[in-house]
Amino acid sequence: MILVFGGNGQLAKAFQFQLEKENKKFIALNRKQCDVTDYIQLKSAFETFRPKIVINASAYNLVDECEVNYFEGFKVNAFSVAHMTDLSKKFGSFFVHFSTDYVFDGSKCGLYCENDSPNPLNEYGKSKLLGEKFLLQSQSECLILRTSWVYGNSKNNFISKLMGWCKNNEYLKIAYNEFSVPTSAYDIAYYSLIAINKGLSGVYHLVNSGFCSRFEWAKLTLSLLGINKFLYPVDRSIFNLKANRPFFSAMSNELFCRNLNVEIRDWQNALIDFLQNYYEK
Ligand SMILES: NC(=O)C1=CN([C@@H]2O[C@H](COP(=O)(O)OP(=O)(O)OC[C@H]3O[C@@H](n4cnc5c(N)ncnc54)[C@H](OP(=O)(O)O)[C@@H]3O)[C@@H](O)[C@H]2O)C=CC1
Ligand SMILES: Cc1cn([C@H]2C[C@H](O)[C@@H](COP(=O)(O)OP(=O)(O)O[C@H]3O[C@@H](C)C(=O)[C@@H](O)[C@H]3O)O2)c(=O)[nH]c1=O
Repeated sequence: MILVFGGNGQLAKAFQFQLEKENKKFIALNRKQCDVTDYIQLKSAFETFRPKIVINASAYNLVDECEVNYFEGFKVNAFSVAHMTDLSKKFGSFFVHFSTDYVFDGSKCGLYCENDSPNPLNEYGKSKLLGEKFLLQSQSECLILRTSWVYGNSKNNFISKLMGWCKNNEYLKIAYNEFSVPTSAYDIAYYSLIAINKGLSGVYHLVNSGFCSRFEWAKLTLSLLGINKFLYPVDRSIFNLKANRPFFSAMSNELFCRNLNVEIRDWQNALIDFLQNYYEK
């Protein structure tokens, strides 16, 4: 039995799609069914389902909000992870967890590898890094997959935000100087399950291949959707957002691919596939 936490999230939905496709036995619990910040509810979920594998797709992902509500961010992204780790150990479950490119400060000249030192610039990144640390310190059987700029079916990703900006503006201002790897939630789910099946453990970077700026991502998305809007490339500092974000946080998926003997398609082809086959407007 596979148990998924954070069942209403975009990654959790992609997992449910893939698990159904592979005929796997699973249960996905949303926040109402199990609040991961509540140890009693977590324990009861472990007791009820006795999962062989736990996939934690829950998170506090509002990066700007997290600067203010950092207590909530740390509760979900770090302390709940410690509790899930503890319960996974007790119940003999293999724990799969997700982390972010925002654990890095973006000052490296090149793609980030697993052995590069994290140095998060914002509270969200700090809370995610603490979650990683709790998990690694426990020396339990686990897999931590760091990913970036995730999109799936959700109202809270860059593509959905882009659609909102399109509705309300004659032209769009898009940052040309922020780089990472847009990554399809469907690709993450697909490759995570391969990794789980092959018994991969430790920390790995799981992203689509290549990298781009927010501007390039927006441009390709609108052109694939046939939306004709003028995109004005701007310096990201004009947005005055609460959270500081890394300038270049693109990660390399080389270690993940080498260990599993797989190739992961580039972000452009993943985006085409998503918009054609999965995107719910
Ligand atoms: N989105 C991104 O760009 C990136 C995401 N990641 C990581 O990937 C993972 C999945 O993220 P993603 O699917 O994108 O995020 P989403 O925001 O789409 O999903 C997160 C889910 O967690 C749920 N949740 C929040 N708090 C709790 C709680 N206390 N108890 C139970 N569930 C809770 C939310 O519930 P509700 O629907 O009720 O709000 C939501 O459904 C996370 O670990 C995230 O940090 C890593 C890099 C990039
Ligand atoms: C308001 C605005 C922002 N931007 C750019 C600059 C800004 O840094 C960026 C913010 O987009 P988002 O809010 O989608 O970005 P953000 O929420 O920071 O996205 C991050 O989420 C967390 C969960 C992660 O783990 C990261 O990998 C990353 O995906 O968009 C524009 O280009 N035009 C605009 O009009």
